[in-house]
Amino acid sequence: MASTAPTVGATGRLEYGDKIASEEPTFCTQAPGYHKTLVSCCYACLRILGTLEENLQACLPDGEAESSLDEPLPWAPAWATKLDQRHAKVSCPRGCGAQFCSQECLDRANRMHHDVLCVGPCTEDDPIYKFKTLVLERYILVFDLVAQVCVCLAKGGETEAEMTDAVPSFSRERVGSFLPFGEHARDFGDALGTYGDAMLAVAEDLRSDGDENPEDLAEDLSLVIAELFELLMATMEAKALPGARALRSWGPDFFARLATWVDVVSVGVECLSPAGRYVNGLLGGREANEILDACSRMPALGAALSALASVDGDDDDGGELDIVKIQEAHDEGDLFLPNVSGLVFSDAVASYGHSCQPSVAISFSPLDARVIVQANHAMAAGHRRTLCYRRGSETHDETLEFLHRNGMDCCSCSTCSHRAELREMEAMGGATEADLEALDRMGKIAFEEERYEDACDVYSRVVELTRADGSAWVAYGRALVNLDRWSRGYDVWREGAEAARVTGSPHEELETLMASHRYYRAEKGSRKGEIALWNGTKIFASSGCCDWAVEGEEDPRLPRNVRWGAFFVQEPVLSRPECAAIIEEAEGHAAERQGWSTKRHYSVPTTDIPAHALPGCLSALNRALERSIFPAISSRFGEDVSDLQVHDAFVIKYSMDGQKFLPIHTDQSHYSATIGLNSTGEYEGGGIVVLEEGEEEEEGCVVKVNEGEAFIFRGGEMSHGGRNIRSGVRYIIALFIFSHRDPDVDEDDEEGGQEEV
Ligand SMILES: O=C(O)CCC(=O)C(=O)O
Ligand SMILES: [Fe+2]
Repeated sequence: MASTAPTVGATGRLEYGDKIASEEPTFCTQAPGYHKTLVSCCYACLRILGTLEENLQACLPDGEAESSLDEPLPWAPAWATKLDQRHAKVSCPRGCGAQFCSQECLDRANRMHHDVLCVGPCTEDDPIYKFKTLVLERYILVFDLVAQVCVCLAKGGETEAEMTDAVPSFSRERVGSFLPFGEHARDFGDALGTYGDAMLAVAEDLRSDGDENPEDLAEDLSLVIAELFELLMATMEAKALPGARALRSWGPDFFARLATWVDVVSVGVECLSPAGRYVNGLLGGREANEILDACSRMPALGAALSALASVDGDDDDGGELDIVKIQEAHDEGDLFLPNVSGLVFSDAVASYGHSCQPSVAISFSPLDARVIVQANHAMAAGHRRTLCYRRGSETHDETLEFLHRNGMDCCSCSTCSHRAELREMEAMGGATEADLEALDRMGKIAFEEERYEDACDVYSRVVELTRADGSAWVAYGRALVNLDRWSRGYDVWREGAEAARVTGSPHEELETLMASHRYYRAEKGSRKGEIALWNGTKIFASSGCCDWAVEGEEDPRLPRNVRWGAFFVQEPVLSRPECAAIIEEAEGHAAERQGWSTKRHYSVPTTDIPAHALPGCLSALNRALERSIFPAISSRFGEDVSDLQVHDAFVIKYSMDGQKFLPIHTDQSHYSATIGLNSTGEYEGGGIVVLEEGEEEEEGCVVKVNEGEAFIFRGGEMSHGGRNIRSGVRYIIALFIFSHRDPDVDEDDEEGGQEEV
């Protein structure tokens, strides 16, 4: 694994998510927007221009420009201040319409490409005008970037070396090994579907002979590329760019390969615009009456909301502002929120190689106009930066095929070496006991790198070879659980525990797993439970499905946008004396041993004690599970009580001299619960913070769970964490619950299956 070795002299260690670098985009292009969704971004760095208010104002229909949004919007989120450090808008003086966030950006773009590619002074007959029209009208966006790269290369000088000075990630040899774009588009028909279709449409226009017979796709695409090449060359030759002659001699084939290279190494940008993000938060998180109130103080806000709700202009009744209706449309996903869409090319990022286990993840934030490079797994600082060139969900073998066809070597990542090693074993007639050590090593690496399919594969072979290897059974089950195959994982543990018992030496960890699962498993068969909702309604949960979920979604203690996956069981699930006894038991247990454990959860360590080590806690918890927690989950999420099983349960202590917070994460569970054990008055700060998709930690909603109360949420799906406490001590029980229901039943089917009782 030479390619993944840390560089010599590197110090320190990077953890998953650590920011390694932030790069300025070298080239970028924004997809053309539709009327109300146009977001003004800097032409050179894709930074969003204008304040939040201006962004929202732009959503108003033309005639309503008089309703102005020049006052600060209510509930403006923290990120909006980044927009307020207003970057002066500078327009291209040639009148092409491009806007820049600063004079420097305008100068840089001109220096690199814009003075050649600008359509400001052009007529419709100019080649560059035709080029831009083809590319932008037909949405073959990548060629807008390709043109920038080509002009920058051609300005660089006559020779390849001079060009590489201008765009350091460029190498004629490397680029030449990529497939021509036509074949690339054909290979990845789905991923590049829009390119494929758009280019076919262009090809049809270009085919002057009126031949309507569908040609070979790649041939059609080459026709388009040849046309684009000619138009761009004519532009560069007219400006006598020094490198134009070389590019001309490399021909349309090289141009087509360059397009593939640019497509593979550029970063796609697709996110809500500031106005979209604001409206999303507003409609999702606020009650209709609050919003209506704000709109009455600020009519332009209401006008903007109405405008977005009827983006196709089909709502012209001019009636009253109906926030509830707009919110419903939003909840249904029928609101078209303005977004920023485009492509960014960072020269630094373009020089990273491929790995199926990439060391970095790349994202682009149009608020900061930076390409962010983050560690994709824990590693030594100075580790070689690699990206995964795979797009979509093709298999590892398809990725290898893609690499091969594009002249890249099979990467030396561990998936590749893992598969190669297994193939070798197969070729020798299958794994034998002599391979156990190698298999164990491979399994450990697979786990470390979260390649659970590979881990499953390895450990299933190991337990076949040595049925008494308890740790292999544990690992096998864990790999399955990590793949969300809970039932199968549990069965594997049970099988392993039995296999170890047969040898006369039960395996400790498997026994513990069996014990905890036995304790927290609902009995098969019908089960009744009475539980109370926030509004005091009592319901009887016996069938697993009933109609109170709708009421449950109206819990005023939670913002609207988290109610889909979270709720409170309002009646306490544990009594005060039970809570106090559990704290005492946990502290007693800690005092007898070496204090609280911090090692039970690897990625998000909590200071905790497992519930099954505390007999009093365990029986109180089991009562609560049976009486209210399982029935509540069953009713709220349509689960069958007898499918529910606790996978882990532990008492957590947050204190000023111990653990103060828990970083944002998702749990290994279908459902998680936080049960408060002490009063929220006994600490400042604290609480569980729940995030909506795309929200930053500070934007999340903090939920305080009081003594005896249970807050239940879709822990495997909703990002959450433990908020910093500022004083006192906070005790909770955290519960991880999974459902044995068939994992192949998708959510839609379940919803469809729910009937009102
Ligand atoms: O502090 C809390 O309520 C959250 C605990 C949690 O998320 C966990 O233990 O996984
Ligand atoms: Fe959690």
